[in-house]
Formats: sequence, C-alpha cells, structure tokens
Amino acid sequence: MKKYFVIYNPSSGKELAPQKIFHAAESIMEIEDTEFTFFATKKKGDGEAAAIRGCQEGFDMIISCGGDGTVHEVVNGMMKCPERPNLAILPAGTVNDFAEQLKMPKAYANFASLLLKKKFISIDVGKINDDYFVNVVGGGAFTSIPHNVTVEAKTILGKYAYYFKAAVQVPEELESSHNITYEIDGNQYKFSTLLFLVVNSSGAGGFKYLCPDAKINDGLLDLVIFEKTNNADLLQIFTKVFNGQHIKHPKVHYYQGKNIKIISDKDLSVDADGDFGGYAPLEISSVHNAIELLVP
Ligand SMILES: Nc1ncnc2c1ncn2[C@@H]1O[C@H](COP(=O)(O)OP(=O)(O)OP(=O)(O)O)[C@@H](O)[C@H]1O
Repeated sequence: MKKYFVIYNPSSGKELAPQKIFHAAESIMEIEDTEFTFFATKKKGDGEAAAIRGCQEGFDMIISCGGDGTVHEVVNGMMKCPERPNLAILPAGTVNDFAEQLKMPKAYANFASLLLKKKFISIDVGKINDDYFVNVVGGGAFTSIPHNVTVEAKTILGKYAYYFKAAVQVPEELESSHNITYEIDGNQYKFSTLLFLVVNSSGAGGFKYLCPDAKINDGLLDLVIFEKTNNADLLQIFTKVFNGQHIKHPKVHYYQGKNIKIISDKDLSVDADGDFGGYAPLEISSVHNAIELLVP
C-alpha cells in the first residue's frame, strides 16, 4: 500500500485547498490501495517542519497543496533530509507560479488522474546561501511586492491584490538601482542593476518565456539582468518579455551557470519564490536532479 503525506495550507488562495485535496484523495482511494495522512499548516515554518517529518517517516510521496509559499517550504524541508520521497503539487494558491510553469492541473479530478499515472521527472532545486528555492530568486526593483500583499487581500482579490500593490510600488522603484557584481562559474560581470532574476524553470511572475533556454533538469540556473535604463527602453523591454525577445535588448543580459555569486554595493534583500530570501552577498547554485516530481 502506498503512503502519501499531504501538507496543505488552508489559508492559501481562495481557501479551497482542503476541499480540493480531500476530493482528490477520495477519488484516488476508490481506485488504488492508498493511505493519506493530512497536515494543515497554521503559520510560516509549519510546511518545512512537516516536510522533514514526511521524509523521516518514510512516506512514498509528499503532496504540497497550496501556493508558491507552501511549495517553497515543503522543498526546503525535503532538501534538508538525505532520503527524499517523491513530490506532487496540487496548486491551490493565489499565483502558483512554479506549478503554472510545469503545467500542473488545478482541478482536483485532473490531479487525481495524474497521480494514478505516476509519471515523474527529476528536477533541479536552487540553493541560496543555506536555504533552497524551487523557481526564482529576485533582487532589486519590484521584488518586495509579494511581501507587501496580505493573506486577507489575496483571499478577497486573488492575483489582483498583487497588481494593485504593483501599481503603487512600480513607479517609485523605477528610479532605484544597485551596482552589482555577478560571478557566474568564475566569470565576473558588473552592472548598474534595476532588477535581476535567477530562475530554475523557464519563467516566473507569469512571464513564461523569461528564460528561453532554461530547462528544469539541466543542472543550470538562468540569470536575467535588467540594467538601469530610461523609461523608453524599459517599455520596449517589457513588451518583449512576453515572447522571450527581451534577451536581445542591449540593456538586458542573459546567462546560464551552475554557481552564481552576487555582491551588491549597498544593502540588497532578495525574494525567493515569493518569500523573503535573505541579504546579499549571495551564493546561489543548482542542486542537480534533487527531487522526483509528479508531472503531466
Ligand atoms: N494557516 C495559515 N494561516 C495563515 N498563513 C499561513 C497558514 N499556513 C501557512 N501560512 C503562510 O502563508 C504563506 C503563503 O501561502 P501560499 O503560498 O501557500 O498561498 P498564497 O500566498 O495564496 O499563494 P501564492 O504564493 O501562489 O501567491 C506561506 O508561505 C506560510 O508562511
């Protein structure tokens, strides 16, 4: 009999996580001899602690049901354990950026049929100083927007909560910049930076083609640097991000690497998968084939 450990965040998205995962479990148990153990997170940190328990107690699979914050915590817990069960993601958050990149189904019935098919791939996980991230680390302008949106605003407004916050913060932050030194697998570059993103999959923040050459299991991270420039340039770059042409713009720099060091001339805090991710200097690397993930 397979034993699955579900870690769900009842407060994520429109608060539908419990309903979704209970229905999915019911559908699976009708077909397969499976035992589900459920754990509801109550606060920050619970998802990580539960995932460590899930690894130690020998479950066959951990199912993360919530948003990007829940996946981030679950992966952090799993990465701190030597033996890792498989991972599945049932998206129930507000944005579900990582799940969207991997085209994970949101409907419980589709998730249940995926779980019955059992197709897994090895995925890389990013390491940032002593922690881990599954999709993106961002620093510079706009990257604090997710931290300033409350759980209540997300429940009521969904994704629009982020857009409203962005409308206030973006104009102010267009003026900001950091002089950043990037060391990518031993090669150094310096840019006056408006924003940089280190990405594990090929997209983030709803921009599917942000890193056109990326693969989730190539052992590499993709780094996109947006140099500080004038508003006309930024507008041009913004329109090109939707189809991946932004990387050809002279004020955008695109690299791939296994080990990336980031040093800033002034205080720089970063975001990791939508949560606070620490301060520069940063040592970021790819942990190749770290987790077996259920995929469509
Ligand atoms: N029961 C809870 N009540 C309030 N906050 C919680 C609870 N459990 C976990 N949290 C916190 O909520 C954060 C955000 O949750 P999560 O990412 O799952 O949903 P979301 O923010 O709606 O979705 P997304 O990140 O995709 O926009 C988690 O990182 C965690 O710190």
